[in-house]
Amino acid sequence: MPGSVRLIFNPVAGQGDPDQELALIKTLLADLNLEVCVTSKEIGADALAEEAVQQGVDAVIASGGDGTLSAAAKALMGTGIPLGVIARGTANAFANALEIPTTIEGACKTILHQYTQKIDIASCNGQPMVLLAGIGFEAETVEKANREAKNRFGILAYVLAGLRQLRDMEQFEAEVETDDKVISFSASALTVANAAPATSVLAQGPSGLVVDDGLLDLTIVAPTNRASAITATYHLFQSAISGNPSDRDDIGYVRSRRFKVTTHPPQKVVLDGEMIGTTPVDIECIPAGLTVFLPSPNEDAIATEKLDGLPDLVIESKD
Ligand SMILES: Nc1ncnc2c1ncn2[C@@H]1O[C@H](COP(=O)(O)OP(=O)(O)OP(=O)(O)O)[C@@H](O)[C@H]1O
Repeated sequence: MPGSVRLIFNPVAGQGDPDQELALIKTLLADLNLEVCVTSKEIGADALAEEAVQQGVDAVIASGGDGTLSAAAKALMGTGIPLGVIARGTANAFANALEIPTTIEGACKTILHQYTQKIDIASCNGQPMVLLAGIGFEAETVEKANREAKNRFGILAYVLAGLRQLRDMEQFEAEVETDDKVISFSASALTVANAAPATSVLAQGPSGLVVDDGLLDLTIVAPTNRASAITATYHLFQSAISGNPSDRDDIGYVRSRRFKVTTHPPQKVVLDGEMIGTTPVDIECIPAGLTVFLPSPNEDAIATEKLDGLPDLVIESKD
C-alpha cells in the first residue's frame, strides 16, 4: 500500500497484553508506512482519526474495541479514506457484522490484501450510526452489561444481561413511519440495523442484513409473555445462524431507507453500544458513506482442506 497509514491503537481495549499485541501488529504490517498513535483518556480515536483526515493520510487502521472502531469510522465518514479494522474488544460487533476476521493475524492479512468496499452507514437523530440502534430491550441489555461483567464474562455478559432483562420485559406502543407507510403496534424491542453481528439477536428478523443496499432493517419483537420472549429470542438466534428470516407472529421486520420511531411511553435508545437518550428517533441510511478494508470475495471461499499443524506432517506430490 503506497502512502501514509495511521494506526490508532487503544491500549486498554479487551483482555490481551497491549504491548505484545502492538508489537505483533507492527511486525505483520511492517511493509506499510505506519504512523502509530496510541489513544489516551483525553485523546480518543475520534480526535486521532479526524487529525489523520486533515493530514490527508491514505488509510486509517483502528485497533481496539467497538468504541474505538466506531469512533474512527465516524471520523472517516464521507471522506473516502479506507478504514482497516483490527478488533481487540469483548464483543467485536463491528468486525463480526462486517465479517472481518477477529484475530490480529487475520485482520492484518485482510488489510494487506487491500480489497476495499464502500458500505452504507446511517444517521440517527443527527449522530453517525455504523451498526444499529436498539430501542427498549436492546438498550436495557447494553446498559446492564457493565464494564466489570464484560471483563469477567466477555461476550457472555451480553447474554446474561439479556436473560436478566427478560424478567422485566414490558411492552410499549410504537408508531413507525417508513418510506411508504405508517405502522402502529405494541412491542418489547425495536432494532433498526444497518449491519449487525449474529449475537445482536434482536436485529435478526430479516436475517442476512445487506450492508450496501442503501436500506435499513427494522426488527420488531413483541412477545406477550416470558415464555414466548425466550422462544422468540432463541428463534432469532437461529435465524441469524441459518440465514432464514423469522416466521413467528411475535416477530416482524420491514426494510426502508428511513425510519421515524415514536413510542409511548418513551424508550431508551442505544446507538452502536452507547446510550444516547430516549425516543423519538429519526434514522436515515447514508448509502456508501464509509470505505472499509474487507476480506476479498476470494478470501471468503470456504476452506476444503486444512492439514497445517498436524504432528509429523509430510505431504508428497504424486507427480
Ligand atoms: N489510554 C487509555 N487509558 C484509559 N482509557 C482509554 C485509553 N484509550 C482509550 N480509552 C477509553 O477506552 C474506551 C473505548 O474502549 P473500546 O471500545 O475500544 O474497548 P473495550 O471497552 O474494551 O471494548 P468492548 O466494549 O468491546 O469490551 C473509551 O471510553 C476511551 O475513553
